[in-house]
Amino acid sequence: MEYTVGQYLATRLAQLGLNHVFAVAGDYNLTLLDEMAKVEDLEQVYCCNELNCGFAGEGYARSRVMGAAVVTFSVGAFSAFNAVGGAFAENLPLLLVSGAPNNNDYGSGHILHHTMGYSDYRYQLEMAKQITCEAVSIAHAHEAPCLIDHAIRSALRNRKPAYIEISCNIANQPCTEPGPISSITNSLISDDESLKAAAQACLEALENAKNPVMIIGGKIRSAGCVISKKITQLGKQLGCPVATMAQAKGLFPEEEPEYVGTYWGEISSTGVEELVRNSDCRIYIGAVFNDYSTVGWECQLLDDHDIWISTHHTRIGKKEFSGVYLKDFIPVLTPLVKKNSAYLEQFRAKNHAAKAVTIAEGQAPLTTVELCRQIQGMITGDTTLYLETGDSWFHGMHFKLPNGARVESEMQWGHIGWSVPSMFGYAVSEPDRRNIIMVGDGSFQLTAQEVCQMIRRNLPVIIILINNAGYTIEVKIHDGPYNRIKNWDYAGLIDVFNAEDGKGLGIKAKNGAELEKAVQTALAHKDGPTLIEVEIDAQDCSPDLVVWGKKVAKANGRAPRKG
Ligand SMILES: Cc1ncc(Cn2nnc(CCOP(=O)(O)OP(=O)(O)O)c2C)c(N)n1
Ligand SMILES: [Mg+2]
Repeated sequence: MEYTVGQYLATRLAQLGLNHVFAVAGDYNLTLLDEMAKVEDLEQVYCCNELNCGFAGEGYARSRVMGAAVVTFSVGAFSAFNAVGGAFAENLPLLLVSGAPNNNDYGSGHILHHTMGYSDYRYQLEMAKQITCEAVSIAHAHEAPCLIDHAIRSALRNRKPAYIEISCNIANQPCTEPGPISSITNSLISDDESLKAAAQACLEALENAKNPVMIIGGKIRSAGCVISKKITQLGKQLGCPVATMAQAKGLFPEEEPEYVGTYWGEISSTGVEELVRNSDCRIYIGAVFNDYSTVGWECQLLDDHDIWISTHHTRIGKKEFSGVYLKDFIPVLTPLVKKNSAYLEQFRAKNHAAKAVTIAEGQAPLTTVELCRQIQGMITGDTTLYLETGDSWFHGMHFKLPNGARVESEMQWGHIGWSVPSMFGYAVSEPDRRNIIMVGDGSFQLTAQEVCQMIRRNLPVIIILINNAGYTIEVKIHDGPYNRIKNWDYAGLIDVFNAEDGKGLGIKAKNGAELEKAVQTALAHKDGPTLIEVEIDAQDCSPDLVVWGKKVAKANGRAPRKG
């Protein structure tokens, strides 16, 4: 078979196990899309705009080895760049592909449409280099295979986005046939000597520890569920308490006896902040210490007794072991560690079990307590719950997850509106899971259009839309008139998106009884999304958000550094 550049790219993606690529048409990418469409098993899924397209690719990358989005030059790519920045911050391998000017125009002095209005078009590649681990420009067919392979390989190895731009007159030009995909998927291996030394140092640290505790952070999300399983084995082998940081909710099975809850400084699960503070050996795995995860820098930060195992390096006490990769280190360490469950038994003896939540009176105005009680009832082992930036983060930490349930969040980038398009991409990959989004009214207003694509593909996503009349998370950090928003008829929007043949459902719920009914309807509704608009008083929010908001405001308000 003769290959063109577009077919080469599409074949590589299909060889990696992608069955979908997200796209928004533009005259710089139409030939490329035509060529990619010739490759079996790689369906093109069209989005409303390029920001949502990028987030859909990011959501797909939460389920598959990678996600891919195809956009047009400048006017498309610039919007997608925000989602690419998010994928970089969240360590997700998203491939952004942009159509680009005809290669005859480079150096011609021509002014082209969809450009900045001058004749040097390299600005987009330069921008992409700042927000990806690799950015390449393809203006000649013979270079395409090597550059495409290099960009994809870099994204997979670094768990970061990559960028490819292809001149619009090159996409249909002949090029060589792709070889075995193993040349791309082969991952870097750890330095053997460092691996052994790191394991030895870790064992010594654990030997001397009375109260070790394992704390799992969000970086392991992108390392994939295989790693997650290996980390679970390590936790069980060690027998010590295991906590997850907010970004890592769901990355350790919560039904395991070692699991103690969320570690989030002052707003940790009951007893967990004290457990971590009093530990003499904290084993952080994939931890990210930022102003939000440390509650305004007031959390326990790394000290000389700690062990910090990240995806690409390991620090044990005062010693650094670079080139020791998480994927290699955990399986080496697990069989060597000795069980030390005394600290866990001490913790259990204090009995920190959460109090049962009483069912609200059915006609009473809906509260977040009743809302969360009912959402808890929806969570099964095949549920994926997306928590959007907002009060949803804080409520989400209190859900008890049955093994197999997943939680997705975007706590490093924190782009409001991420959840709807990212869930769209995730649900395209995992249509049979029980996919639920918990999203605030403010966030929803940024990317609501993508619900119409869920309708178009009959995806039974359940959207819990919290209408609390504005930006509550911002109110709790720092209030002002800018935190009020124009109200929408969110449930009514579904009729707009349905048009003549859609099967979306939009339901309003003002009290517990209406919510019960809406949840039953949503769970039974399989051929389209259900948006449940819940009306919540603007003052009703998670107590954790109130504490966290004050600390973040204090961190934001620090006096300027002298000098
Ligand atoms: C793209 C983007 N623009 C602005 C912000 C700042 N921001 N963070 N959270 C918010 C408000 C979120 O409000 P909602 O979604 O209604 O959430 P809650 O009311 O807190 O449940 C803003 C405006 C942001 N995080 N991302
Ligand atoms: Mg809100």
